[in-house]
Amino acid sequence: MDEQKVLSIKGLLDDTPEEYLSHKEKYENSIRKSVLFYKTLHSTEDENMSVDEKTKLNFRNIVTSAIFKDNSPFMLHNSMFIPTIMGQGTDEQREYWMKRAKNMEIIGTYAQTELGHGTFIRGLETQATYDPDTEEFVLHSPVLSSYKWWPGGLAHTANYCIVMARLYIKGKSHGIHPFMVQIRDEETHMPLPGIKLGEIGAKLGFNTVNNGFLGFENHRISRDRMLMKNAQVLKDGTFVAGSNSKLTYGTMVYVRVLIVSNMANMLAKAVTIALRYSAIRRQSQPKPDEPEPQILDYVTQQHKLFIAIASSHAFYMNAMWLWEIYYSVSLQLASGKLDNLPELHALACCLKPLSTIDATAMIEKCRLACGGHGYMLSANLAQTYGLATAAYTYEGENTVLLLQAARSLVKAWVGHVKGRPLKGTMAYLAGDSTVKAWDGSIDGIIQSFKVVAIRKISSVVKILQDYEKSGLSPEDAWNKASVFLTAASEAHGRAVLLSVYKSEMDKRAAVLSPPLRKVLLQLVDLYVTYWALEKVGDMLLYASITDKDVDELQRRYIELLAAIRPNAVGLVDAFDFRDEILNSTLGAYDGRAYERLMEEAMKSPLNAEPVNQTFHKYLKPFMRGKL
Ligand SMILES: CCCCCCCCCCCCCCCCC/C=C/C(=O)SCCNC(=O)CCNC(=O)[C@H](O)C(C)(C)COP(=O)(O)OP(=O)(O)OC[C@H]1O[C@@H](n2cnc3c(N)ncnc32)[C@H](O)[C@@H]1OP(=O)(O)O
Ligand SMILES: Cc1cc2nc3c(=O)[nH]c(=O)nc-3n(C[C@H](O)[C@H](O)[C@H](O)COP(=O)(O)OP(=O)(O)OC[C@H]3O[C@@H](n4cnc5c(N)ncnc54)[C@H](O)[C@@H]3O)c2cc1C
Repeated sequence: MDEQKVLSIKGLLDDTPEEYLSHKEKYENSIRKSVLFYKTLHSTEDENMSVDEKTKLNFRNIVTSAIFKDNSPFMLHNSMFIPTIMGQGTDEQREYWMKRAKNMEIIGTYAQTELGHGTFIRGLETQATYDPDTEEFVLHSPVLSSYKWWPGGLAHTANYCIVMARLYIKGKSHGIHPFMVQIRDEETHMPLPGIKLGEIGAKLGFNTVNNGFLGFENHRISRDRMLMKNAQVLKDGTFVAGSNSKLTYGTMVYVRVLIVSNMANMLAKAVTIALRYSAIRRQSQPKPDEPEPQILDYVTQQHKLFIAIASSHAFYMNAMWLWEIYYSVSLQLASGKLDNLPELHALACCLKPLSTIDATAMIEKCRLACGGHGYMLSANLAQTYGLATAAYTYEGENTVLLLQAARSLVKAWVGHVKGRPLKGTMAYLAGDSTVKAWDGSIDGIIQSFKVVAIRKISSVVKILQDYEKSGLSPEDAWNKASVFLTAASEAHGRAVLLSVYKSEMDKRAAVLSPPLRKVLLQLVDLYVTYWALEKVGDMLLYASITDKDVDELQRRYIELLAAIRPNAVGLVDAFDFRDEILNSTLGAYDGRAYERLMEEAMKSPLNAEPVNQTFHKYLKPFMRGKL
């Protein structure tokens, strides 16, 4: 997907900054741009594409979609509607619906969350009751809390959606399943009979994604609208269960993996803006006889920003690694082999939370590092934060996902203690759980993070077992220990992030030029050293680090900042974001931040006239005591 082509689309870029549009105008402008974007770049993810091509297309989709400053009302069409048809439809259903969806003959979304339930999927209340007499499903929202609430594009954009609903046959519930539902007339776009649609209102971000609500009043759809790859309902109402009820959760796993690469992209954007601005901004005079220095020369500024570069690299390497696992497990699932699904689920439940937690915090730190101008919407740092922080919640709230990962870690550890072999990314749990002497090398520190994870997992299992021995139910024991269960998952996730970043970089290092290899490995070193210092408590507790070692680590960290400084601007330029995609007064390649800040300020409607009409209407009478 060629960004040059995207950016050459006439009218794609905004004349009036979105900040000065009304809520309604923002949406309408985003539809206008999305149509332009798709007409020019009608990119489809071909099923025959290689893993690499699919991943690049996903990644570039994310990058390119960034030009909307917010996200597009088409976002769910691409990121969930199409993947659900691919993953949950029969061959016949895929054949029919994929053609229509890829050609943008229809626009879809993914409606799972309800006003009353988001996390607890098994608590969803939207009903799909099978009527064998008419071979139809009757969709119904029995109470207000069962209204679908949040789906992107649902309010005024999509005319179809995947509805995740509870299947009832002859009064018996058969769990949550996906249904393809037309919600608007294809000609008039009016909501179909028995369907209530609307927008949920203004939000912290995502204000052009058109998140909506959807309620059903006994709306009928034909039997062939249930996506039946993983479970079927026969004409007579016989239910045929799938090999694993969690296969219907497959789209969420896909998006969680997509989010890790999206965080790499979001963070890269934010640090490009903040670092370029830090290179042109001069402030204060530490040395009386010298000019004001670039703020990038303050080591505290380097501390705020360089970790964001390294983290974006780390998330990208982990995302590409995870995509490989996702695609290989998807191929295995297609042939009925399910045994690697739990590991993929657990990995996604670790890496999606950690990448969103770190990216959100570091994007905010990039904004804070830019002083007052970072607070301007024209800097596009606040909006980037708004988009990133949403990912903490959507696609599985982070706490909930870390607890899901903890389920797998506890099961793996208990099995290991009983002599069952560990495999894949949890194999290290069988390793040495002590560090006899601190090893400050990159590999030594990564090994220490693995020991921290082993010790946290084993100790929280002991807490669980002690609670259960004391008579607590497993559920109450689990809840009581949940803070340390999430801590154990985070430690596992940290160990994975670090070791995959290092190993993936090592794989690539062999083909890099020596100067480039040196700089990129400095970032790996910075990332590992930063996290060892951030988690120094764990290192003291479990990795035999001494105060002398900590002192050495601190000095190494400072030297790494100094070593990276000469290449810092080059490292963000290497993310290769065009100005139109950065969409930022502070981050433009030419460094003309002040001129751009002024240019954007003059676009404020308030600057169209020197005296606002409220002076004569209110202020003057008020100041003359006449109000
Ligand atoms: C014009 C330009 C446009 C271009 C756009 C380009 C694209 C841009 C891309 C941008 C990046 C992507 C953005 C996408 C935006 C998405 C917007 C948001 C969408 C949503 O939020 S959709 C709704 C998401 N909702 C959730 O994720 C809900 C979270 N809850 C759950 O997943 C489950 O409830 C649960 C997992 C927490 C619990 O489930 P349940 O109660 O059923 O299960 P148990 O906890 O009892 O566990 C039982 C066993 O099942 C296993 N399990 C659970 N889940 C899974 C799974 N998914 N896969 C496999 N196995 C699973 C557990 O591990 C348990 O196993 P065990 O062996 O018994 O332990
Ligand atoms: C910007 C955005 C876009 C979205 N887009 C879509 C979409 O397109 N389609 C769609 O279907 N949904 C969408 N969602 C909804 C999203 O999936 C849900 O918000 C998310 O799953 C969390 O559910 P909830 O909001 O109901 O919070 P709840 O599930 O009510 O959780 C609230 C809080 O309770 C705590 N909590 C809940 N359960 C547990 C637990 N088991 N253990 C410990 N603590 C717990 C957590 O602190 C959690 O933050 C979107 C959400 C956002 C913010």
